[in-house]
Amino acid sequence: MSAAPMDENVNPALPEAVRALAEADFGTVAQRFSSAGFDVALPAPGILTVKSAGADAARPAVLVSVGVHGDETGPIEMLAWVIEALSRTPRELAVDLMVCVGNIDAIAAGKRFIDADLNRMFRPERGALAGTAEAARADALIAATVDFFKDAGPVRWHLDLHTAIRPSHYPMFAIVPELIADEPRRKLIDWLGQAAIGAVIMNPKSVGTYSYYSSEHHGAAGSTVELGRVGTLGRNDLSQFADASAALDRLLRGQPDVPARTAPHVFATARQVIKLSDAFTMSVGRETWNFTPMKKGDIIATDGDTVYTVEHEEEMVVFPNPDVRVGLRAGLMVVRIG
Ligand SMILES: O=C(O)CCC(=O)N[C@@H](CCC(=O)O)C(=O)O
Ligand SMILES: [Zn+2]
Repeated sequence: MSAAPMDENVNPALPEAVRALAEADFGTVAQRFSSAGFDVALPAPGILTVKSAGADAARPAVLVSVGVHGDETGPIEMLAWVIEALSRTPRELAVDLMVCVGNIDAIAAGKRFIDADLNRMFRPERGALAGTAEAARADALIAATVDFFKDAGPVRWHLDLHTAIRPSHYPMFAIVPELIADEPRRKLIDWLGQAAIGAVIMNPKSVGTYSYYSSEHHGAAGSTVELGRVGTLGRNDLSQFADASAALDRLLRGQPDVPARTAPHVFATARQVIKLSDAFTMSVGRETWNFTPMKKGDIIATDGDTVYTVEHEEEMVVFPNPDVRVGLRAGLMVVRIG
């Protein structure tokens, strides 16, 4: 997958730091970190690593990814400003850092993806997704991720920053793999609270996402973090990211935590609704807000002989989308546990 130039008509007034990150151009920030004595590398288009010269296992390894879906632009803007500020005082970087701009061509096109959803390809079995433009990109991201974490110490993070398609009763929420060990998971959820994330969904099983991959294969405290809604690059209201941006800045500078305003509500996954065939229909529309409650016995979706029904007294629907490819997740049902 090549790095296509941004369409300047999207927003000609795009600030330089944002344009550079969206175009996966790390030239200026890479130069600043390099001048400060860090080992800086660009292992593939859209990927920057900044490591301390000389291995230091006490140093956390933090991977921050954005733009895995090309139309989810708010986190690109937020991260651009965090990295821009940090690169101006580069010696304050207190972690080994990997910054990853996921689907560069989809960002340029202002689309979620070009051929297929990149965030379903971080698993060995790709089925019909093999051979797509995004499959090659996933391979490049996986190779860089393996390399980044291979000599890392025990403290490993992966924050994969997204935005949701539809409105949400929790505007900011996160999906956290259940397999993360207790202590790093507690620290991650604590950080998510500081970032003003209102809800955390515990996920027991991979659907091929990048953050689950990093947790499962590299022992990272990984999370997909949903920061508001999709928007046009350069036109996002950055005030909504103030707490998330400050929390990320503190993490990268090794600064002390601050108390979260409120701890996130915690949800268990009741079921991942998988689209099994073209006969799949959902009883909730794709415009249904995330965390909309449904009652026991309500039909969520039907797919031939398979009927997905609400089994708990109340379950909430997240990411309802009947338009995904066959074999992929068309929705997530969650129950509140904390
Ligand atoms: O709003 C939507 O329907 C999708 C937003 C989004 O991209 N969410 C991620 C969540 C990944 C995870 O479950 O960890 C995705 O679907 O890839
Ligand atoms: Zn996304």
